[in-house]
Order: sequence, then C-alpha cells, then structure tokens
Amino acid sequence: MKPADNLWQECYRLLKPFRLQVLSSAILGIIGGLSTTALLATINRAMNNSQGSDYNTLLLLFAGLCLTVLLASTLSNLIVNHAGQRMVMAMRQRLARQILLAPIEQLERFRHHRLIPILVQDVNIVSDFTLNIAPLIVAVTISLGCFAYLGYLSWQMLLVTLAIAVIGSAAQWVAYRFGSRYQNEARDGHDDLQRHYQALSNGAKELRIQRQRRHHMFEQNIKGATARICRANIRAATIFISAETFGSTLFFFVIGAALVYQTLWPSIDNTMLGGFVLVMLYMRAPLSQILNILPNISRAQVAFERITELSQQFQSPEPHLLSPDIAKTHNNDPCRNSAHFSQFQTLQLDHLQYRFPVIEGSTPFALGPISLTINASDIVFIVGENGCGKTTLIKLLLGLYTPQQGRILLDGKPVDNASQDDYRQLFTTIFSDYHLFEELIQGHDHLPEQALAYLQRMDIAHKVGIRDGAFTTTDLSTGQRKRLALVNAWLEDRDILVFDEWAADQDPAFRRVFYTEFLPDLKQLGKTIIVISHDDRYFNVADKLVQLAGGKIVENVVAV
Ligand SMILES: Nc1ncnc2c1ncn2[C@@H]1O[C@H](COP(=O)(O)OP(=O)(O)OP(=O)(O)O)[C@@H](O)[C@H]1O
Repeated sequence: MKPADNLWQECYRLLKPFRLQVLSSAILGIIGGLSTTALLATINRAMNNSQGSDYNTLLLLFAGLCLTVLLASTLSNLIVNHAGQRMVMAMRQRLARQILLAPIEQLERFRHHRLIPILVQDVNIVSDFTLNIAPLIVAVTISLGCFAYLGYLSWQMLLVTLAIAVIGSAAQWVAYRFGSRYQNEARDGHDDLQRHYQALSNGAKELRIQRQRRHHMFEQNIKGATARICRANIRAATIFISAETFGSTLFFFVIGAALVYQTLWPSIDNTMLGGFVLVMLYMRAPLSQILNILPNISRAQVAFERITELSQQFQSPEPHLLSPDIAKTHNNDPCRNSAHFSQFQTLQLDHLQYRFPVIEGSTPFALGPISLTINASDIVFIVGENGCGKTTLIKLLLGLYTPQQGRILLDGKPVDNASQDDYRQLFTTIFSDYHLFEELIQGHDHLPEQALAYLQRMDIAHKVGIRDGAFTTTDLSTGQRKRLALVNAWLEDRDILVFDEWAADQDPAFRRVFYTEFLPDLKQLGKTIIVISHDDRYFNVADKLVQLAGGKIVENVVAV
C-alpha cells in the first residue's frame, strides 16, 4: 500500500466517529466559500453598476453575504476544531493503549528514543493537520467558486486561468514529492536527536567526567543531528517556498495577460475585465493558503507513517488486557488477584524455548529447552554467569515473552493467551531495572499501619512515608529504592515473589537480613519465592537451586 493511501485511510478511520461534525463543517465551509464568491460578484456588480441594479438591493445582498461568510466560516472552523481535538485525544489514548498491550519483546525492540517522538511530535503534527481541514475546505470552495465566476465572466479567460492552474499544480506536485523526501529525512534526524538527548540526560555524570566523550557527544552527535534536521528542513522549505513563489508569479502573469488582452481589444467589457482582476487578486489568498497547507499534508503523511508503523508492530495477542471486566475483577479484590489461580500447588515450565531475533553480525541468544517444576512455598534460586539467560527465563516464566516452543502449566493446566493475564497476577517482580511507581494501588483501607511496619522493617520509615495512596518520595539511594520496591511487593501480597538480583545493591548486613530473615518469613507466609542471585554464600537458603549456563539448565538441585 502506498504511503499516501495510508494517510487518507488512517484519516478516514480517525475521522469516522466524528463524521457528522466533519460533514457539517465541510457543508458550512462550502457555504462560506460559495458566499465569498457571490460576495466578489456583488462587489464587482456594485463597482460597475452598468446593469442599473438597485443600490439598496446590492447593499442588502452584500450585508447578507458578509454575515453568511462570517457565520459559516467561523462555525465550520469551530466544529472541525472540536472534532479535531477529540480525534487527537482518541489517537493519543489509542497509542497509549497499544503500548500498554504491546508484546514486551516488541516494546524492547522499538526503543524509547523512537517511541517518544511518535507520541509527542507526530501526534502534534497530525493535530495541526486536522485543524487545517476546515480552512482547506473553505479555501478549495472559494477557489472553485472563483473559477466558476471566471467562467461566467469569460470562458476564454477561464481557459487561460485553468491552463495556468494546471502548470502551477504540476509545480506543486513536484515540490510535494521532493519536499516530503526532505521532511522524512528531518523526521529521521529527530529520532537521532531524541536518542542523543536521552544520553545527555541519562549519562550526564559520565559525560561530565569523560572529556573526550563529552566533546564527541556535542561536536559529532548533537551538532550532527541538529545540522541534519536543519539542512533537511531548509531544503524542504526552499522547495515549498519556491513552488509557492512560482504559483504567485503565474497569477500576476495571468493578470498581465488580461491587461494585454484589453490593450489589444479595447472594446472588451470593463465589468468583465474588472471582475476578472478582482477575482484573480482575491483568489491568491485561498490558493496560497492551499499551497501553505500542502507541506503540512506531507508532514502529516510522514507522521502517519510512523504512527502506523508503531501500530503495526504493537499488534497484541492479548487485546483484552484493558477490558473493563478485568479492571472490575481486580478492583473488587485488589490484593488477591485472579482468585481462581491463587493457592496453586505446582508451576511447571515444559520444554520452554525462546530465541531472540537475529541481529546482523551476532548470533542471537537462545534459551532452552527448559523444563522445571516449582512447588508452592518453595524458595528457588536461579543462578549462573552473566548473560546465561536468567532474566530471560524470568520473563518467560512471567509470560512477558512468548516462547517459540513449550508451555507453562499451572497445576497441570496450560496457561494460554486468555488466562495469561490472570496467571501474571500471581506474581510480584522486582527486576534489576525495575520501575518504582509512586502510587500504591492496593486496597487503601488497611494500608497505612501495615505499610509503616514494612517501612520500619526496611529501615526507611524515617525517609519515606505514605500519603494519599502514594509514597511521599522516591528520591532515595539505589539500595533504599530497592527496599521501597520490596515494601511495595509486600503490600501487593501476591502468591509468587520474584527478585532479580535484589540484594546486589544492599549493604552486607541488610543482604544477610534479606536472605536469612525476609525470605524465610515470606516462605512462612506461604509465598513462593524465585530469586536470581550471585550471592553463593546464601545459596543454602534455597529449597531448589537451578543453575543455568548458555541458556540451558546444567544443574537442578533440590536441597535436603
Ligand atoms: N532484548 C534483547 N535482544 C536480544 N538479545 C538479548 C536481549 N536481552 C537479552 N539478550 C541476550 O540474552 C542473553 C541473556 O540475557 P539475560 O539478561 O537473560 O542474562 P542474565 O543471565 O540475566 O545476565 P546477568 O546476570 O548479567 O543479569 C544475553 O546474552 C543478552 O545479550
């Protein structure tokens, strides 16, 4: 499918729910445009009142048309603005929804620096475009009305004007083709720039320390990306401005031709010639408005392509994840989700296999086949060297990655797409790159006292509290933030807790408390605990030790 088809199809799909507003805006725009043409004809008649029309009638007609033009154009703009804003709101919600539902592996592959410009910049471009629809309709109608009036005045003049319009449109078409190429390049530059901005912010400390990298970042990356965007935008603007200037010149050429026509044939009707010049001069504004909107169409097309690409990549196998029914189930029972899954006895990984997609120049990592049984209330340690696949295994276990082979069984029943979200609610996980949300979503009635006890036990009660269902601050040290994440995990009260190198940031004393007190306490509460750990001195805490190497289980030891 051609990109242009995408744009109009996407436009149609987005505007469909607002078709009544768009239609009424278009009709009002057409009325406004036609009234403007009639107004021009009335002015021309008043200026050359050769037909002896009644001035009062002309005045009344003039006033009526003025009012119609004002009302119709204003209403048309207001309605389309309203529909446009609601459409953009719907689009923003749809994109957020798609991100929430997207397969995690697709999200990880898409990269943050590409995602944000789509969500912010491209959506704004589309928003600008929709706001241009009403003025475009009005401008097109006025131009068509003017052409019709020209035809009424003199068909020869109309033919000349049409011929010139065809030449002008051809120039515009060429400009559109080349201009959009540069706009596309500028848009790619924005992705790069976003990536560098992200590095500026996330790597601020490293950049301050490393002089060479700092210079490289500014001189090569930032200057390179900004210059690329600047160059592409200048080229696109040069093309569009040249095309517009060419179009305006053609106008004056036609008016000049009309004056020559009058010199050669002095008998020509002045009403006709005056009307012609008046219409041509007036028509410049709507035509140049159309020409000005053209680059926006091309920018919107580029933006739509990005948005469509995102939508296509984020097709979800679990579209029901945001359905109100699911939300209701969880609202009623916020801490004990998926009642029919809790109190499980065994969790089995049955010949699970997962392979990352091929990246040029490197062999993709493959995990499995992995077969493993985890019993309720077990403490399972997953251990192994860096890069052996521990986190990948956890992501498969949590149903975040879809295995290419094998299945997960809970009490002997396979977990499928329909039950996967319920299954995931069994878990609380603290990943090594976890995100700490400030808001707590547990039932608030019993929260504060319980939370305070946990905060005290984590030795951070003096630093952070809970107010209005949220932590008062998350500006803590790395180790303290992890402790706060553990408080959150405690409060969530799920059946299975997964810790991905949780203790790595803790001091030795607290690390010992974690392994020798917290984990046994959680086990006592009936929790199943899965720990990724490099702390071999605490491996004895585990009921089961699963050792991975090169993506495979090399040892699966049950403690005695
Ligand atoms: N998104 C990804 N795309 C491609 N390959 C990946 C991706 N994430 C991880 N890998 C590869 O998968 C392998 C296993 O990674 P994983 O994070 O599971 O290791 P790990 O055992 O948890 O390591 P560590 O102890 O360092 O945390 C690594 O070799 C890594 O390069």
